[in-house]
Amino acid sequence: MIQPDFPAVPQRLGLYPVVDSVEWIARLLDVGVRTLQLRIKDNTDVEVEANVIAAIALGHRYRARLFINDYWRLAVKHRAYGVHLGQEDLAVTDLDAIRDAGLRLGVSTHDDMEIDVALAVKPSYIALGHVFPTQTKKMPSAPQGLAQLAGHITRLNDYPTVAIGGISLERAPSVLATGVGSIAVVSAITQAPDWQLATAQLLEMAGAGDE
Ligand SMILES: Cc1ncc(COP(=O)(O)OP(=O)(O)O)c(N)n1
Ligand SMILES: Cc1ncsc1CCOP(=O)(O)O
Ligand SMILES: [Mg+2]
Repeated sequence: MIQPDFPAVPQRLGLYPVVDSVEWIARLLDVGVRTLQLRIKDNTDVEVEANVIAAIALGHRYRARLFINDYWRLAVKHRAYGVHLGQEDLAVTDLDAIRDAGLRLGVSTHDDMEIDVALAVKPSYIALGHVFPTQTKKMPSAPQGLAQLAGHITRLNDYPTVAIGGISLERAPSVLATGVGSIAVVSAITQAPDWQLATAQLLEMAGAGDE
């Protein structure tokens, strides 16, 4: 079995909100979330650096697992817990710099071929998506659905995994039933009529992650 070649994350990362502001990071840490991601799209490093610094400081203060999406140089520079990268990022990223700095790495995948590519990198976790239709991000592929997700979980055996895409409160139990270690959500929290209630319910189902 392939083992991660980046620093380990817990097998079960639990509830994993993906949010676009430091304000959301602060709110979610305050209600007990311990795995989360800052995902700010399409800015320069200079434009996002202050937000990345603030998010990382909050992550350290709460001893949380804060991943930075895309801005890996800033994540390394300011010592984030980890970085999340897409497939297209892998070829243009200094993966050794991330590993040597001791940061964890998560990699997106959408099918078996992309899982092959991810496994070659041996990241800390592998993200599998999108499971259901999503309004949050324009996806070039079709949703993979629960059966395919379950197949990937079986293939990946005890590799840490994260499911993402269209995971609502109602759908979360069936996703967790595949054995995936974590559910990453955007709109289930940020578009919820009562985000605190939604977060509490998702935490109850998925947990905050193993220590
Ligand atoms: C946990 C998690 N899984 C997948 C993604 C998507 O990442 P990526 O493919 O890099 O696409 P963008 O988020 O950058 O649009 C993610 N961010 N987090
Ligand atoms: C960033 C990302 N990558 C794959 S699906 C997705 C968005 C998930 O958002 P939501 O939980 O609102 O469907
Ligand atoms: Mg990305």
